[in-house]
Amino acid sequence: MQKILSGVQVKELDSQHLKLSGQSSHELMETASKAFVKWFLDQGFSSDLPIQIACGAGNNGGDGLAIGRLLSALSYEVIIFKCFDSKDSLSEDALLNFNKLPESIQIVDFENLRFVEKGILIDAFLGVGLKGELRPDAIKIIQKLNDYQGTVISIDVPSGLPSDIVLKGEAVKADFTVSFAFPKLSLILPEHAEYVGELVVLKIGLVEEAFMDLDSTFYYLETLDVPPLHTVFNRFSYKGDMGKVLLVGGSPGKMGALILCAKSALRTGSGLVTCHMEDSERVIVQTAVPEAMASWGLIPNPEFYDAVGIGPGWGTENRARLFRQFLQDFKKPIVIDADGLNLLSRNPDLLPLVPKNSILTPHIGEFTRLVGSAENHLERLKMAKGFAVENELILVLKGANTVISLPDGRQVINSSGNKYMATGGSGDVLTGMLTSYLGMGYFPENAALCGVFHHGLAGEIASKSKRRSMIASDIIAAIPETYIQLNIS
Ligand SMILES: NC(=O)C1=CN([C@@H]2O[C@H](COP(=O)(O)OP(=O)(O)OC[C@H]3O[C@@H](n4cnc5c(N)ncnc54)[C@H](OP(=O)(O)O)[C@@H]3O)[C@@H](O)[C@H]2O)[C@H](O)CC1
Ligand SMILES: [K+]
Repeated sequence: MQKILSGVQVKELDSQHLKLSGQSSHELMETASKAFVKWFLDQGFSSDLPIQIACGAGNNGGDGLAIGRLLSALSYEVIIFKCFDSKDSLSEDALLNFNKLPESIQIVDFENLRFVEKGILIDAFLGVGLKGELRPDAIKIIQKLNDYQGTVISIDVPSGLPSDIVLKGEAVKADFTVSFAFPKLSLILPEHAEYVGELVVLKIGLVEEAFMDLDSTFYYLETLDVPPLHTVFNRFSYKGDMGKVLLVGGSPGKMGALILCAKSALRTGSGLVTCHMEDSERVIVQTAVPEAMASWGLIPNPEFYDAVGIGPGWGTENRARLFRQFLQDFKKPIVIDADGLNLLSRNPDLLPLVPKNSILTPHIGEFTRLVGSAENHLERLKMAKGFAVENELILVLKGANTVISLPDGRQVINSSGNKYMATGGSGDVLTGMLTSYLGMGYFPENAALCGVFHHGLAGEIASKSKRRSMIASDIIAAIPETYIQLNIS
């Protein structure tokens, strides 16, 4: 998995990479700019209007200048807005790229800027080299860039946004942020959603060893990381190998949660799924999910099951005793969601009974009740790490970028998924997937990473044709396609 470094570490990373690869810093800037242009072309942005690029004096501006030259060579009309005083203030590589600009590119001083309406503005003013508070002249530039009504694409980070902390002042509000090598930590904070827009991360060929000596506990989970985490089943596998899972949840009026969870576990690959609920509700499950078995009353012989998921739609009234009894009997890692988490918050004495390496899946509200309130998301991530380490549990903090905190202190940020997944029942689907992987015998860490990633990918696939109409059942229907896309048998 790709390490996520701080803004100041990027300089060290670059020099390590240049030393190990033999590349020059100018070549690296060219590689990054080419990666951007390839992405830009793949998006099919219209080429009728000039592409406007606001360039600063540092290497972020250098990227903008190189991108301008590359787009111009592809017959785009390009206008550069100079967000610097003179050529003397340019960084070495920015200057090199400035001198390589063809004459066909218009260069406009920022004071004389007039936007081309409804077009594209590329923001290459400030990147990870921003230090301290913005100077007044930079604030003015950012305010002006934010007046633009067309599509804004920020290079590496929206200008003005610090890489690793929560923003206090002004920053560019982008529609897309195209970050290089890894997402800078601040790009995944919910506080910055309106600045970052859609986040894209592009590989720029940095050698892996360059990351080795740089400390970070944050990692980025990407498509290529996922297939090796999966267990391969052979032709002698039978439904028992695929896992016997028990899903405990549902209550009158909330049976949908348990049903979605069961369907999701089955689609993820579970061999045998049993739903445990109140006696009065069993007909609903038996009718809605004929592939699942039903049980009611006391939780039957829990040792029979390979994995248990507990909580979706369960309710909290009169559940604590049953939960305690279950936790005393069942010693394998489990998945706890929704009302299972609420029960833990209300009965803190249950927490030590939760088997080590169990997977807890709170959204921010459930997290606040369970772990405590935080001033901002960075503080919340710190608390999540402390909770996971102290209790030896895996904490999956759900959100636009779900963060998986592991008992060894690593925190993994998921890259899959999109805004359309914020729909009722999406979390129940995730619980079904996680429990299913535990039931198939995956190590809890791998179950958490695979479950979270496939869930996000299924959401991406389903939303292609559904957009805001997507419902949780569409996510379940897209699970098979995730295996096809990742080539998992
Ligand atoms: N490995 C990679 O990911 C690569 C990334 N690249 C790009 O390079 C930038 C980082 O470039 P760097 O030159 O280090 O810094 P920036 O361009 O982001 O910023 C420097 C300019 O910002 C001015 N600055 C700094 N602080 C302030 C402030 N508080 N207010 C206003 N202006 C500020 C600074 O001015 P000075 O007068 O202080 O020097 C500079 O003008 C990264 O983000 C990527 O886009 C490489 O292209 C390839 C490798
Ligand atoms: K920028």
